[in-house]
Amino acid sequence: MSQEQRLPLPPGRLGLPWLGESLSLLRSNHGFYTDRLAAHGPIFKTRLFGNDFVVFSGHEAFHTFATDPRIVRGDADPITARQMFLDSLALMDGAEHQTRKSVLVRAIGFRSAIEAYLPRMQGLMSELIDSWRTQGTATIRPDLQLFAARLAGALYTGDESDGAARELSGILADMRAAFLTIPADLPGTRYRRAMRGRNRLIEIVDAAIERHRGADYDDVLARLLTAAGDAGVPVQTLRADVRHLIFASQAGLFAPLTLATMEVGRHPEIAARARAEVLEVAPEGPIPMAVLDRLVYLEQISKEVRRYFALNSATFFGRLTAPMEVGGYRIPAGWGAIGGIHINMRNPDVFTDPDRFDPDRFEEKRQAALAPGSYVPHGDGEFTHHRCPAENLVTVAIKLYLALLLRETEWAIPEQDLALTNELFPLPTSGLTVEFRQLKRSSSAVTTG
Ligand code: HEM
Repeated sequence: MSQEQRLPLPPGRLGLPWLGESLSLLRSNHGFYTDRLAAHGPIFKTRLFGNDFVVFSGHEAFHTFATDPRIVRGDADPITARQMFLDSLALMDGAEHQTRKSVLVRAIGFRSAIEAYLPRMQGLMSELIDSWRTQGTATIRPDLQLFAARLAGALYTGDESDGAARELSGILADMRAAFLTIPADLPGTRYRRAMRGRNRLIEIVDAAIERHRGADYDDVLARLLTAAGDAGVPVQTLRADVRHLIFASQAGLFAPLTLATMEVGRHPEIAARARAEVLEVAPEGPIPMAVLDRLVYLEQISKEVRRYFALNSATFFGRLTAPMEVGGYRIPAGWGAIGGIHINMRNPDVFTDPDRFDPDRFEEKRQAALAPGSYVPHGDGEFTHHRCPAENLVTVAIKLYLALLLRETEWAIPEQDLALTNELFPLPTSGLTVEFRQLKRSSSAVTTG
């Protein structure tokens, strides 16, 4: 018997045949991982939707999950991900994945591309912040949700109308809900609604591609079409990745923006320091990339928001093509593998006092000292692999939003239910009601109510 065969399987429960622990995961998308971390440690086994899986957390194990070529993505995800992300590159491997990924990275990862989208992003953010300032008190989650759908209209579909934004926002909410329900496509179920939403998204993206053909847009879709042409990716294939981008681009923005508003509003000392930076570096006018680069403390806040809050509980799922040894355990070939994102970033061995919101952990020297696999809100490894292509875009969007908010307003978070919901991306139960007032330039504090 080889050394590897003598090692034990990871701790954990497989549960019932086929079903395993799937219902616990549907009941609490994040609680599933935190409960098992507490019971079994950072590497544990489980059974979900007919497959045995091992969850990888702890920076070394997470890095292995993200980079080891024995772990592939094809045929690994449960039915919900395969249906909601139909034909997306996230569910593929090898040359096809790499070519398609290079197209996405050109359109949303390149600095020059992000720079091109900044003016529209700033315009829509400013409109929203102005409306909050005028209202005085606003419940901001629904507003940010609609804003992010409108931005998706501006950057992908070419239709920024209120009707289009509302429709897209509804469709994407239905699709997100699919991940927390039994995937049975039956009349009257949430899953049926999600499937209808997915089908409507297919129509919307196909219509947007038609609208863009031969027209003069400078948006993400135009860049995707050019990059796909250059890389030899058929438009027929690109459609699936455009749908993935639209899905991710809405929740991937409104969730961190809601949480950033809440957390900065609850920490007057962080708000004061951030505002001083903004008033020095970007007191008024457009905020281009070169100015955003200088908003160093805002960048730290944007990173801490993504570490501290549970955005993604896990990566897309993988599958072992050969046996592996991880953290002193053996995992047989054919088993599934999952990167446990959020539990990985509350690891006290890596992040001291992990339950404290502290942007200074991303001060340059401290961040440089983090081992690979430690800070992984967007996955790990190279962008050419499965790491999220929008990491820089998200950083830029959070910084731009906070800069505009801090230089225009002061805000307070009144008493309300801030417990986080059980959603794919958990947010405050109240929807986050905020009291805004015009910033008086001589004052520098955000107050908490
Ligand atoms: C806070 C915001 C976001 C977070 C935390 C996040 C996180 C992630 C994570 C964890 C993955 C999976 C990595 C893996 O399976 O190994 C991923 C993949 C992906 N994300 Fe994001 N994301 C965010 C926003 C966005 C946005 C705004 C977009 C698009 C505009 C986007 C597009 C994608 C795509 C296309 C993939 C699949 C990449 C591949 O498989 O090669 N994400 N993201």
